[in-house]
Amino acid sequence: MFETGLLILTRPVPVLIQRAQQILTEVSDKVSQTLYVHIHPHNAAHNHNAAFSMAPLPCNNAFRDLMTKLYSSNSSVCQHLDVYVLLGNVTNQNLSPHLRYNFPKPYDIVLTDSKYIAQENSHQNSLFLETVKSHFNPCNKNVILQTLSDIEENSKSLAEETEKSNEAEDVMLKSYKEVVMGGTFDRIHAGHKILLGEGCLWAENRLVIGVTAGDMNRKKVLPELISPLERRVKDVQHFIEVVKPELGHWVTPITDMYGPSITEPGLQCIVLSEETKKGGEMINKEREKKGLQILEQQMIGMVEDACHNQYEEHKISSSSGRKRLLGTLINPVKPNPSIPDRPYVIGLTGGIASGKSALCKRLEGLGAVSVDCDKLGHVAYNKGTKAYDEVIAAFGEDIVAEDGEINRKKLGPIVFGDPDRLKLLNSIVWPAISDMAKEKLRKYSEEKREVVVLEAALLLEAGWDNLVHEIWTSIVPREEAITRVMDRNKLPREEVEKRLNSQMSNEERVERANVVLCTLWEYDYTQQQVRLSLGFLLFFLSFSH
Ligand SMILES: CC(=O)SCCNC(=O)CCNC(=O)[C@H](O)C(C)(C)COP(=O)(O)OP(=O)(O)OC[C@H]1O[C@@H](n2cnc3c(N)ncnc32)[C@H](O)[C@@H]1OP(=O)(O)O
Repeated sequence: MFETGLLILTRPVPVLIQRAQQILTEVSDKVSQTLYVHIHPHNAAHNHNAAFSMAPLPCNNAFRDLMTKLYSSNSSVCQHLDVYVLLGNVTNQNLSPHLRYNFPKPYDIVLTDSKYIAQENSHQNSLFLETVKSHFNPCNKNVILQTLSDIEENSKSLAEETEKSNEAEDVMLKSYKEVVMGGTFDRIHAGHKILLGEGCLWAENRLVIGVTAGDMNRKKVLPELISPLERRVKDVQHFIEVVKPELGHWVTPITDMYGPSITEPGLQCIVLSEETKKGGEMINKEREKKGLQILEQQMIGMVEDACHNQYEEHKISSSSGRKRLLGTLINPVKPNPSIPDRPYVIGLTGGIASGKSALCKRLEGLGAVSVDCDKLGHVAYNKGTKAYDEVIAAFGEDIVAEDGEINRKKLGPIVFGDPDRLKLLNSIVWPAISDMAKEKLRKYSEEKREVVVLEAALLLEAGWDNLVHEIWTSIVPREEAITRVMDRNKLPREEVEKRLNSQMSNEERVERANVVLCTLWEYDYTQQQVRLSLGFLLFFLSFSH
């Protein structure tokens, strides 16, 4: 197996469209990480000379179909491969004599379907390899050349037929000096690659790309798991630089749907998907108002996600990608030498009404035991304890109920909404809860329990991460939490918001968590996440005894 490969395809585009999946399946047995794909026009390859030379490939709808087919096959048959369809030579103009690819990773293997490369002919092979190396850099010192199995077998008539029909209909695509598009571009997937690839095809001089930032991402599915803006901007830049190195680009954050599309006078075209179609109309209205050239609209279709499950979208989407992170290890676990190896302690935290207790019950159902710090918090200042006297001294006799216990329903409204008073209460109660939690952990250690879940809403705020081996957090959108608490605690919205505002945000928790769970959807979907996360942990623990 090789990490990085360069695939040079020389057969007619219609044949490649039919065989894309087959080719990528074969290649994915040989290449494990990154694959650069160069489409070499068959006329140039049929010159009976094994030397490789860069030649232009017409930019038409057949090529667009091939690019789409390659990326969608990538997402269905070889998801582990990061595929880049190279576009530097796909043009209806003269090919730049300076076209050279500078890949971020050196390739270890060159694979080709060329008929003129024969396993046994070493002279032809080395000529081909040497000439390839002069156009595609860098490559591994020991790079090898291999041919693919004959994909044209049984497909000659098909090739002839498709070619004939394509020749008849396939017009050259027009191109534009400057093209614009926008998106979230969270963890670049096949759908993004098709969109960006289209942008690269339409643009002659410059591709301008707006990457959503700030509030624009708030309403998306699992916004907390969207990768950081800098990462997304870099990924887009990286993609363009790999596939079309000579194309100028400007990748910039946008905080509204317009971004540079209504300020750049040189833009001529906008690339849109079904989802952003409406935005295209609005952008043109704004450009018209400003006296700027109206943008021609180029639409791309949605790509089916062959691997989606019942909880995910049918099209390839970042939302599905983020959902697939739930229950998995999103941040590596750092060893905690301050606590014994066993029991293995999961710190389960999460905002108000994020479903921590329900998750705990599910984990118990799968064999874990738990410590509920919320409950410990309620007994921490029972009558007769040290904390009881301290709380009354701090908050006055008014908070004492008729039975002599502290009335939490009175204490709650006093502390939520007043950070100083909440801090005071926490400083009294948290040490008492922590002592009780440690006592419980000791008991579980004596009982030789394997996995304990320490459930604490404010685990991170209290600095109790030193009591646990890893941190799991449950998240639900803020609106969902508000609805749940209004319903559960019969509190008015503003009281609920005060409570939420007194806690860490989901984003802050996710940043520090090893595993993220979300209880927003169906029962079975939450159960699937819990099974995945605990299953993985138990598997890991079985090797670390
Ligand atoms: C470090 C920890 O996580 S310990 C566990 C949390 N407990 C504490 O921090 C102790 C201080 N809190 C308290 O004494 C009580 O929560 C009171 C008096 C403030 C309010 O009591 P009640 O109205 O009965 O609310 P209750 O204790 O059920 O908590 C309700 C929600 O408030 C939130 N909450 C509790 N304490 C705090 C706090 N100190 N700061 C911010 N939010 C808090 C929790 O998220 C909880 O919701 P959840 O169970 O869905 O996560």
